Amino acid sequence: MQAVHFGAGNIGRGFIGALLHQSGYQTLFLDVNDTVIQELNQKREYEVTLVGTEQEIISVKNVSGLNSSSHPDEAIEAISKADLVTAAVGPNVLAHIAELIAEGLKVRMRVSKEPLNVIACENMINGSSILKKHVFEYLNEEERQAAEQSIGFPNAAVDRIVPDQRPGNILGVAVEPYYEWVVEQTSIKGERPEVKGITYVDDLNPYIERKLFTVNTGHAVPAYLGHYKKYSTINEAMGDEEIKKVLYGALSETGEVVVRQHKFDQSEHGEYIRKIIERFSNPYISDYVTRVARGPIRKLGQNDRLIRPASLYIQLTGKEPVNLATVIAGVLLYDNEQDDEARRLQDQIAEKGYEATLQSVSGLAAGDPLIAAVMKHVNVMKR
Ligand SMILES: NC(=O)c1ccc[n+]([C@@H]2O[C@H](COP(=O)([O-])OP(=O)(O)OC[C@H]3O[C@@H](n4cnc5c(N)ncnc54)[C@H](O)[C@@H]3O)[C@@H](O)[C@H]2O)c1
Ligand SMILES: O=P(O)(O)OC[C@@H](O)[C@@H](O)[C@H](O)[C@H](O)CO
Repeated sequence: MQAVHFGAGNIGRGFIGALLHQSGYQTLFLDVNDTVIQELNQKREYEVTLVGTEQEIISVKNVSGLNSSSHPDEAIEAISKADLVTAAVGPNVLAHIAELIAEGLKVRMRVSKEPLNVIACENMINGSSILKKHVFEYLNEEERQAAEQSIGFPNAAVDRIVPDQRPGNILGVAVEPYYEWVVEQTSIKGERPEVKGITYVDDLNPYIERKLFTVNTGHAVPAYLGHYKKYSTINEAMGDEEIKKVLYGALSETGEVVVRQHKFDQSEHGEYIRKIIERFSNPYISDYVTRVARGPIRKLGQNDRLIRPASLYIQLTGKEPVNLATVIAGVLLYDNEQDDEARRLQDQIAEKGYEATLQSVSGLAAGDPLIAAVMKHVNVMKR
């Protein structure tokens, strides 16, 4: 079985690639990073090290790479013949891989009606559906109708902390042992892909919201407040009692939303939170706050990990999400020259101020109570 995976980065190699290999797939990684591609083609294998109290090494074999930017024709051919297509490139990159996928599907659909599933494994709600929308922009009406019959874009939630790797180690990845990959089976075309570790569900929404609004909202707390307090790793920030207090508070606010919206059992959700906090404190993982804080404009998006649960919290409880508002203030104060979105955010703030910037990046209406709640913390924190 042949899988084509877009993005030979942290999660691509450290999670998706490893499970595909363990499930018997040969994986072709499509990426734009020549160094990684060359190394993949030279070595044809790499190691994933699970780091916890005990270490385990997984050898990931039957892998190769292709620079999809400089070799689009080969990428299209590979997509046209694939048994499964996956992607972990970042939410903002999905639009840029859509044309290649569309061209691959056109070639495929000309010769066969064999079903294919395309799974976006990104930290976002409806990632595969959004990718489908971008792909369909490159298809004509007839091709769209054919794709509706045979090409599935099941949404997915993926969870494993994969930090940036040490310089010099091009392919090897150190990851936490924990993982979760949940895929929406109702959108699958043909047989469900046999991938070890995938949990199939009918409705993904509860799972992606629980993951994004617990793991990723929680992670944002030591990231942004950690950077604000000049810590460099998540681990260091987790040792700060003030940060921990906001973390517990934020997860209690999102917990109220997730449990009420999706009817999760309260005590099971408490256990889910406890486990996540333990994962953030894994002393064997060194994860920089700048990785977890990357892309602050995306993270202030209307449907992302902070604004959506904070808005729902206000709607559902009528209370102010004090802790989420603190973290959102931390995002607005996130100043990192190395991060393109952080620079753009700070430029916007310099031009039009915190309040107008928050409103424009989050899509919140003027006068939304969340804006006032956040501004209280911005005013205290910026002093
Ligand atoms: N790292 C984690 O802990 C983790 C966990 C769960 C989900 N995710 C999600 O997975 C996605 C990827 O995250 P990551 O941490 O692996 O990032 P990463 O930066 O390590 O990997 C992204 C890869 O995509 C490649 N890429 C960029 N543009 C491309 C293009 N046009 N075509 C093909 N490849 C391209 C990059 O070169 C890079 O190798 C994100 O949506 C992230 O939120 C990450
Ligand atoms: O990948 P991002 O930028 O959406 O979020 C940063 C981290 O919170 C994220 O990568 C987590 O490590 C991951 O989602 C854990 O499953």
